[in-house]
Amino acid sequence: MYKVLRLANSDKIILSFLNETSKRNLSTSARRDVKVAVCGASGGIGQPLSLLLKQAPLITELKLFDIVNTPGVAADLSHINSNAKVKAFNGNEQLPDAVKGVDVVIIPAGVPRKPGMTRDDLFNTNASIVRDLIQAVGQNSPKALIGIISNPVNSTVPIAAETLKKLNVYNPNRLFGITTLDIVRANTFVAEAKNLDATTVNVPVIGGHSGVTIIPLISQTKPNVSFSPEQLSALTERIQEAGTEVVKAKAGTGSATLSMAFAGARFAISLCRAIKGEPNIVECSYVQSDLTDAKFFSTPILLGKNGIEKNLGIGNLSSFEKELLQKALPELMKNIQKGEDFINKN
Ligand SMILES: NC(=O)C1=CN([C@@H]2O[C@H](COP(=O)(O)OP(=O)(O)OC[C@H]3O[C@@H](n4cnc5c(N)ncnc54)[C@H](O)[C@@H]3O)[C@@H](O)[C@H]2O)C=CC1
Ligand SMILES: O=C([O-])CC(=O)C(=O)O
Repeated sequence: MYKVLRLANSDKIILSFLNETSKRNLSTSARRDVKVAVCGASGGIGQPLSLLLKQAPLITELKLFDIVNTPGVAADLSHINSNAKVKAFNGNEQLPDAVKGVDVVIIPAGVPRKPGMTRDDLFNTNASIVRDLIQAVGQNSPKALIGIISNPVNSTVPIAAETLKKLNVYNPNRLFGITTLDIVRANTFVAEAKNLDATTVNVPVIGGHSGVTIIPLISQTKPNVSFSPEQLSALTERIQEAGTEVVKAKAGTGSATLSMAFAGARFAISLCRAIKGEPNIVECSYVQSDLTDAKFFSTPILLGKNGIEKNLGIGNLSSFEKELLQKALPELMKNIQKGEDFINKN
């Protein structure tokens, strides 16, 4: 058990959570309810994400919101004999009740990419979806921890921050862009290249969540690994373009859903474990940051009862990674400005 808990960012976390750790927590810690809302729960990500959250013993209530089809998804999930009570909220008139009184809100609402599109091409549709959902969260659950999956994450997180500022309820420690899929992919690809057990590999990934803004820190991989410059370059590019790899393979039917559900559940469950007071919960996440010139930047974050307990920073970068950072910053800052302008200039 000790070994499993120390592998802070590895996939062992989610496995141990679903099995032993949370049973222990339920029996030994105060029995505080943990209520989670999923906004966009009927979608390609929303459904498998909700399934994984339904299996998480720490979660006592799972509120499913979408503009369509939540009664069916909730009826289906509610037959699973696990801890969480499932409730459906369908259509915008039920949004306030969906997010009222929850500890955590996870947002996978909005359109996905088709081949040939960038994540930024989703801005025009998804910006207002995220703004409206966040407005409801700010008005009804201002203390909730919020995790945003909807793309372009580089811009939707600043949109959320500006929306919450307008309501005077913004707390930067409680707002997260979910970049966990980049870490999950990096762990998998490095493990494949080195013939390691993928559940024991941890590659921090910093920056943002699109193309060049995704900065895998392979030099900080645990366990320690080394690659030739050519291998490093190819591996980095594959991690940066992994979303596009799935978009192409799905050939017009969407983007990553199942791996994103896995990553989203891992992140949401980490938030819930931190809320329950479990120590040493670390996840990379895209948060407000003063570590670089970009106002939002993903780094490993120590999570606590109130969200960000400590930003663990960037650590020592190799010269290759320093170059990646220099390439990432202009694009990231442009994406952040676009999100802020959407709220403040409209
Ligand atoms: N952060 C990340 O690493 C990743 C992000 N994504 C993003 O996640 C988003 C969702 O992707 P999918 O689930 O594949 O799309 P999808 O189209 O299958 O599902 C989206 C769901 O959002 C719902 N929706 C639309 N407007 C809504 C609103 N105003 N309120 C609540 N729900 C609303 C739709 O009814 C649908 O059920 C996309 O923007 C995609 O780019 C996808 C993969 C990885
Ligand atoms: O690539 C996309 O559009 C979806 C996404 O963010 C990912 O898979 O990383």
